[in-house]
Amino acid sequence: MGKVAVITGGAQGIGKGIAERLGNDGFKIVISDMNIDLAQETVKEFKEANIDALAVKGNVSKQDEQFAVVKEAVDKFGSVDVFINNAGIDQVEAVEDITPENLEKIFNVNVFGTVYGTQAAAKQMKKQDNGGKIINACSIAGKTAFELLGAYSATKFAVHGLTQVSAKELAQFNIKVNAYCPGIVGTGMWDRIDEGMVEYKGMKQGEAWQEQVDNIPLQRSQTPEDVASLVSYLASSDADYMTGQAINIDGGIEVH
Ligand SMILES: NC(=O)c1ccc[n+]([C@@H]2O[C@H](COP(=O)([O-])OP(=O)(O)OC[C@H]3O[C@@H](n4cnc5c(N)ncnc54)[C@H](O)[C@@H]3O)[C@@H](O)[C@H]2O)c1
Repeated sequence: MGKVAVITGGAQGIGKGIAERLGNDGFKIVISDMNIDLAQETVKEFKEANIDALAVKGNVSKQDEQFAVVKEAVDKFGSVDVFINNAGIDQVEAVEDITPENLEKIFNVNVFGTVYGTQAAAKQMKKQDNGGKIINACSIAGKTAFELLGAYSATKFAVHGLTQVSAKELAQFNIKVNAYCPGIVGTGMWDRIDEGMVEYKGMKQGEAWQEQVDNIPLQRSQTPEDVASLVSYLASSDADYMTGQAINIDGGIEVH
């Protein structure tokens, strides 16, 4: 049986790019997403391209749903070799304006979701002879905080910390835990961030996005495929001696 990768939030954006790349690398793909209609459309597209894939409805902020996703993956494909805690949400708000509801919502998805995904994946991987790999979506905002992205940055700093502690605790079971830190990627998330910044700063539509892109040393915005190439490496046996790392893939914006 081939190796199996679960990607949360894999219906679109970076997660979809990662799922497609790992599918082409030979993994069987399980896409878990709250948006099941879109996840099913993505799986249909993948199947047409000869990628063996399954869509499962899952809200990452619900612990039982994360365990159910892993069970469905094992029932269908026999194992979970790679689990990608990719699903995440954004919020544009000055620290002084963050509401308790928004704070709870973003921590529920970005932080609690990563904890629950790690728990579900680790439980399964500990039963497997060859362990597994857990890969978390961090961000350049998990290394240096961004103005108006206070709550978001705080969640990504948390994911950075969780990556390190999970790596230390799970190494004894041959489970490696690493993270990818993208920069400015043209997805639905950045459309929403641009919208929020336009509102806060009185900018024109697209101006906040352009301001960020103009500051990228490699002088272009990033694609999901750019991120997927790093994740492909982290998921492969070439990365068997790597754990606990949060790696920037951002065109040179962040250098630590
Ligand atoms: N876009 C960027 O520039 C950028 C940069 C750095 C890090 N990231 C991180 O990469 C990851 C993916 O970002 P993206 O830009 O592709 O986002 P996106 O908004 O384009 O896609 C996110 C996907 O996650 C799903 N999702 C949202 N909440 C969910 C939940 N509770 N349970 C299950 N699925 C859920 C959505 O339905 C969607 O399919 C996120 O963790 C994000 O923080 C993105």
